Amino acid sequence: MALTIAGSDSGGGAGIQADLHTFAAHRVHGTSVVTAITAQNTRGVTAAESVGVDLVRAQLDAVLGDFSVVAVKTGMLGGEALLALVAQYGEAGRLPNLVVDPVMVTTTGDSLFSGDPAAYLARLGPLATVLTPNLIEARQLLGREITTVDDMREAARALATYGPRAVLVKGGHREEAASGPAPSGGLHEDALASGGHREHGGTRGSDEPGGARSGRGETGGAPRSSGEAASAAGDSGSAIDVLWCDGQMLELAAPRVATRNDHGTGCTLASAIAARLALGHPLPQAVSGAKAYVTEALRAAADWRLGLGPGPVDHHHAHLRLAAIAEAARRELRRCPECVRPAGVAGIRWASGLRASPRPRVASVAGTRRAPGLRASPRQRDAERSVSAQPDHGGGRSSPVAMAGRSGATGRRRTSPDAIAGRGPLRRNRQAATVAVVFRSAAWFSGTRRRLGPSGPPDSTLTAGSDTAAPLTIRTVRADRSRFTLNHCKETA
Ligand SMILES: Nc1ncnc2c1ncn2[C@@H]1O[C@H](COP(=O)(O)OP(=O)(O)O)[C@@H](O)[C@H]1O
Ligand SMILES: Cc1ncc(COP(=O)(O)O)c(N)n1
Repeated sequence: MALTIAGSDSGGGAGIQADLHTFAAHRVHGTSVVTAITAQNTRGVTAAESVGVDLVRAQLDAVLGDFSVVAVKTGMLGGEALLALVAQYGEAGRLPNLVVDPVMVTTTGDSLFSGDPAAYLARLGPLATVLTPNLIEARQLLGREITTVDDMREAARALATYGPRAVLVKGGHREEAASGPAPSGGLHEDALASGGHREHGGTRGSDEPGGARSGRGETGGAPRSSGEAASAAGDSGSAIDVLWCDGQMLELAAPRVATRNDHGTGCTLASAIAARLALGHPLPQAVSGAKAYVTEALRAAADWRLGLGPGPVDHHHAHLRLAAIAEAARRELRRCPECVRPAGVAGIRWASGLRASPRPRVASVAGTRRAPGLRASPRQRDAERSVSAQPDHGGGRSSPVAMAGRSGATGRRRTSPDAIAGRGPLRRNRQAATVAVVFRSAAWFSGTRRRLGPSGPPDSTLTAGSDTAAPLTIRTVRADRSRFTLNHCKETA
């Protein structure tokens, strides 16, 4: 359950509309407090009016008095009156996991905040779990020029002194990034030397996707030249954000997507962070995962022509991609109900010791998302489907990418009693089996399975992706020896 406190964008690309799309895409219930109504499209804002303080207060009370809100995102507040009101609720401890996007100006250059920028820092800075200014907002908040990545780091540090737990300075507006090598000491050198995700003053973080990956299933991390990085992703440079979090400086780099459709990226990023906090992700992972989500949303909408100016991003890219993968799986499996075809890549393949049954209900992965550790609701239980496994007598390969587009194993496989009883090949690999689902479209799933303690339930992680999209992880927490129940999926890049 998450709450957005933001303005309405009649064009549907930013503000409340983008936030609710983003919450929904994360399968987080979204509540909303509307602070302003803007008449807006892809070309700009033609009119805007703040909602009165009393009505905003009433909305806050209605939502907070009934729902257990776990994370909150603030966007357009319009002026100091609503800023003060929201701050009061924050000071009263009623706005948990607060993501503050200090919206002051739109991508099209229209001003959305009439007050003193410093008031943002004074009122919401100390309450924010994370503050997410773009370059223009960081400039306004600090009253100084911010051009290089070094400047961004300094800005993040300076903003952190106002009290937020973390500051994310977003580099989406750094034109240099898209147009070739940055000046010495600038963007490219920093980003690429680090493989995209670099830390200062701390240990290297997890293999989080928002940083180093190209969005094509690569794990990233290796130093690359700027040319390699750009062409590997089919993009034109890097979009670098700087995150100051718990005393550590991180750089989050993603391939810069060549698109004009970047309306609402800041709102989308902030609400994706809030959604991920609501799902229980730790803060740095919530931020880097949210950035990866935005990169994919930009990519998926790059060809859209909605309106005459910068259009919105595709908030539902992950669902649609998974649905497309699932549909491809269904098609393949319908065609070949009982065997894995040698010529077409079809079916599910256990890469180390196991093979899925000929008729896995792969489609279920698209609709079974819920937070790790949470009990399934009856409806979620209904939605959860299982994928059954059987021994792979043909052996396996470990790389799903290598397998994609290649022949599957030959022959007809039937469910073996050995597999169900945990004997045979399954037993051999009980501690860590890898599974991959391979389709003709070069979409793939892969993952590892391990047992939680000697007698605990197996815990499995599967990754789904395609040659054009970043991987997704599908986490399974309930599985017996022959069946998986997919009950959570999240993006990993
Ligand atoms: N063309 C792009 N390609 C990839 N990432 C981008 C692009 N434009 C913006 N971003 C990313 O989108 C997020 C929002 O950034 P930004 O556009 O600077 O915010 P805002 O919408 O508040 O101005 C950041 O993570 C930024 O790096
Ligand atoms: C109501 C509203 N809130 C926020 C933005 C910022 O949009 P962007 O993320 O493109 O800077 C906007 N254009 N409209």
